[in-house]
Amino acid sequence: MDRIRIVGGTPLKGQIPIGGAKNAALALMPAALLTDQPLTLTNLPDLVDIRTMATLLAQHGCAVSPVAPPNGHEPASTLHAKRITSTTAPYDLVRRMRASVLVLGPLLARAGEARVSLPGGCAIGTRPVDLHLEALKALGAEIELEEGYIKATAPKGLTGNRVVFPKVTVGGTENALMAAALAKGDSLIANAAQEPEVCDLAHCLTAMGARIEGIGTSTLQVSGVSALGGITHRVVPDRIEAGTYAVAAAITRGDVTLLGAPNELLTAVEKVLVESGVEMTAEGDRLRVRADGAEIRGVDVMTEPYPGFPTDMQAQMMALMATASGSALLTETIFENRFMHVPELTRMGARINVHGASAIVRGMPMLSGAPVMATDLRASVSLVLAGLAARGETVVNRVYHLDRGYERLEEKLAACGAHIERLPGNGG
Ligand SMILES: CC(=O)N[C@H]1[C@@H](OP(=O)(O)OP(=O)(O)OC[C@H]2O[C@@H](n3ccc(=O)[nH]c3=O)[C@H](O)[C@@H]2O)O[C@H](CO)[C@@H](O)[C@@H]1O
Ligand SMILES: C=C(OP(=O)(O)O)C(=O)O
Repeated sequence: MDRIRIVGGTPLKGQIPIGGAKNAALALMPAALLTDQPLTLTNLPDLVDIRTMATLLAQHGCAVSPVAPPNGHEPASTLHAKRITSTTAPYDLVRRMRASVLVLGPLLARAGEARVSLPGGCAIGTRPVDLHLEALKALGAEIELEEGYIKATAPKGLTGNRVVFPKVTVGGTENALMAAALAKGDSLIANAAQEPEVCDLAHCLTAMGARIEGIGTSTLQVSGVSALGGITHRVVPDRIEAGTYAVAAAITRGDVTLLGAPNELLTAVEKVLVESGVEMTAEGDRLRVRADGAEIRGVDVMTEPYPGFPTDMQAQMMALMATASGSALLTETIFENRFMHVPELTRMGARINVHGASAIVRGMPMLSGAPVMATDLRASVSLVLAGLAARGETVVNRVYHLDRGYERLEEKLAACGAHIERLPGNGG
């Protein structure tokens, strides 16, 4: 297994291009199952998760062209599900990536049935899919759990209805939206997730012919249509990748310009960074992040559904706060077990105490490099960030987590002066 070796202490300076959002792409790709026409997605990131989704869609009969830049433009892929040849999403693929459960709504809507493995828990929490299932039941699906699989049928098709989520769920909203788009009649999705990735899916579905109102609010109104068509859609930029590199600039006290990162996607993260002493200047889709000469102060952070501070940035912000002057209280409200990076950051000298859902971080002037073990995607990148700021050498093991969500990470950081390299093999 590959490892990443970093020798820290160099302030990053330069430009970093931001790719398409993994979490938007993972919802947009299954939308291809809703139509017999081709769906072309541009600005598609080339990531392990995207390849896993492509493999899953191929299993359902959807032809997926390899991600390649058409005529020298942005990387793109065309997904064409002329016919659904299988409605089973097998355990082996679903266990690799929880977003696989997003084929459930589209398969049910298009083919009237789906058999999708239950995803199970993961490093950051139990992550049930009960709310996805309740939403689809409200739309008329009959659902049973059988031998670890969700067996869903809608022999007479789905019917529009009121879907009220008791808790905000990104994936649940996406599944409900895709199912409602082809259901008979009107649906109202209340307490819907408002994440930019959900909005991106809603915009794409609308361009495909779906009738959706309230995009960007917590109430989505969907008037079902009988068929959707093919289009070309550009995946929204990855606000988590952008936020991660903004923290990279801040933690190394550097000066980095993010390219293709509209700052309206970063509002909550930007607010915390600015409050901590980072200078952020937006010019079109360029965002300059300056912390050279800055004193970074501790800022309290609580994760919340969008537009609140994203849970997918909590680990990165914790690494930054570990180098701040003063203390910060970080509270995680979305996932029950998303502090797996704490013991590893502690190995690098960070002073962090966890009390239930909150972590008190007492900043210190300098972290020290150490061998560390990554446990999930954002925990892994928080260790890379800490390594960039630390004195001496850090080796991050289990790099495969990073490859799920960061395209050319070492290349992008090295271009700004970071001493970072991938060591192939035996990281354990
Ligand atoms: C591929 C993708 O887009 N992943 C993102 C998506 O994950 P995902 O869509 O899995 O996250 P959800 O918004 O659904 O989860 C939010 C909370 O609701 C709970 N829940 C969810 C569904 C359900 O049926 N029952 C239930 O109890 C979850 O366990 C969690 O505690 O949103 C999360 C929250 O912003 C992000 O961290 C993930 O990066
Ligand atoms: C938790 C994440 O992804 P997933 O929902 O695919 O596990 C993430 O992107 O940080």
